[in-house]
Amino acid sequence: MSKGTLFDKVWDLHTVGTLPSGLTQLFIGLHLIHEVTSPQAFAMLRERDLKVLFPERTVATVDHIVPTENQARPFVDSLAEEMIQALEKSCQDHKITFYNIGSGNQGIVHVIAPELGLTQPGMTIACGDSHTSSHGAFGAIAFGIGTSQVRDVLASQTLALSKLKVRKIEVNGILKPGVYAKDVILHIIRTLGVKGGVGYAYEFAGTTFEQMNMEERMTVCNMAIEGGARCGYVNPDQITYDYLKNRDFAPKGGDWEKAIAWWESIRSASDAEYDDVVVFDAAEIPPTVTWGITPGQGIGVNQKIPTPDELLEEDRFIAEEAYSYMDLFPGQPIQGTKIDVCFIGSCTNGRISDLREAAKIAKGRHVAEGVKAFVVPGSERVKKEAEAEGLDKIFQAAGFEWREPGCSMCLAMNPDKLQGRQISASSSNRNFKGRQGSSSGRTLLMSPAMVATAAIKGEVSDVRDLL
Ligand SMILES: CC(C)[C@H](C(=O)O)[C@@H](O)C(=O)O
Ligand code: SF4
Repeated sequence: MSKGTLFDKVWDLHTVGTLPSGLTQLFIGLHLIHEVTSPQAFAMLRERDLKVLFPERTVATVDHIVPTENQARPFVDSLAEEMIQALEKSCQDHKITFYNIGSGNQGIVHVIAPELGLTQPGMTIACGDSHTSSHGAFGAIAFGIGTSQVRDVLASQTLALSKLKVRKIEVNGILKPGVYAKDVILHIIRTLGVKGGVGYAYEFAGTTFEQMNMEERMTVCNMAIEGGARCGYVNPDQITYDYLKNRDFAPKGGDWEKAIAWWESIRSASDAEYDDVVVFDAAEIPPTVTWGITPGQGIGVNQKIPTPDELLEEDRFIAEEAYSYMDLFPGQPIQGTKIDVCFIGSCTNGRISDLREAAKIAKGRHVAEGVKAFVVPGSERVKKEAEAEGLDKIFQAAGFEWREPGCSMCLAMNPDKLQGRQISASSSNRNFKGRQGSSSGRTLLMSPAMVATAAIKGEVSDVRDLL
């Protein structure tokens, strides 16, 4: 059993007690909600005539269903309109802060909470969304939960959970040019597998993560869940505190110094014990692209799609399914694969630093003939900041569309969808069959700079050629 890790400390500090089932009742400091997984939870509260116990600990926004072009109300899609109205009403009824469209603070839930300074070290955070692991970048223990657990948190501010094991994933050294945080996490998942993290919290440690800025750390923690881990985190440090200072909900005045002292105390001890330790060398991580139908089916951009005999026995079955669905063949180079749609956005890579990296590639160049390329900022704040820097102009001059914030084509619960067999280069986190809106659409995951490169070249290409 792990001992002395941030996970152990935060877990113990938030433990209310042990339930008869043997599960831990864990206090949840911050509950984030969005329009998809909350309506049923609120309905369950109403059925039992329960209140929201701590409305001030719940914060809402709308992201999945939001159209990124025409946001006029009522929405063209009546189901989307119904969902946003349900959330508006529930928040009003229960006095929950709701960052609605046009508030200046709306966006993908995992983008806005850190921006607002809601996400802080040492917190327990829950949200009815699998990518809640993103908040671990701040040294929080953040869980994605299901609708019935959303109900539990609304009603009791606690969750019934069993404790996780802790795996330290150490990456050391400096990333090569053209290699980004996205490549690091795709490389980790490719190596440890999409189920490798089941039963674990992932602690991301080592000099590579220590040098990353907060947005890069969020990209890594965001995809911990795609590696099977229930949550992922980085120990808080000066980079964390510098990011948080003066944000809307960050502690102020004398509370700030107190908070830092507490945040320092919950860092994993230097002699902490882990259930497992895995070590990577940053210099060995290439720009990475997925070729298949799980985020673990990744290869270096200069590599060939693996043949079954190059794979572990347990990975062969899903590889066969992937060759056939993707219409890509074992032994074929991934570079040169023609692309129809390029999507830059999502809670993985829709932040300002992601847009800056993509804009560096797009600047002075043009999207290839026949390619549809679009950029969707992760939040209203990201959009505003990008426009103040002129990134929108750079993208538009290069032939990219510039959209309103939302989840967009990450999962296409809105008008942004692939058509038919279209193949996309996407900065999002899931390449599952049909994920981007067409039941036969295909997705290649990569960093935003690699997506921009694919847009310019019209095919999967090495970002290092355009740096
Ligand atoms: C709609 C929501 C419940 C879902 C999730 O849990 O992750 C979505 O955000 C996703 O990325 O697939
Ligand atoms: S951007 Fe994608 S992964 Fe993130 S919350 Fe939205 S749908 Fe889920």
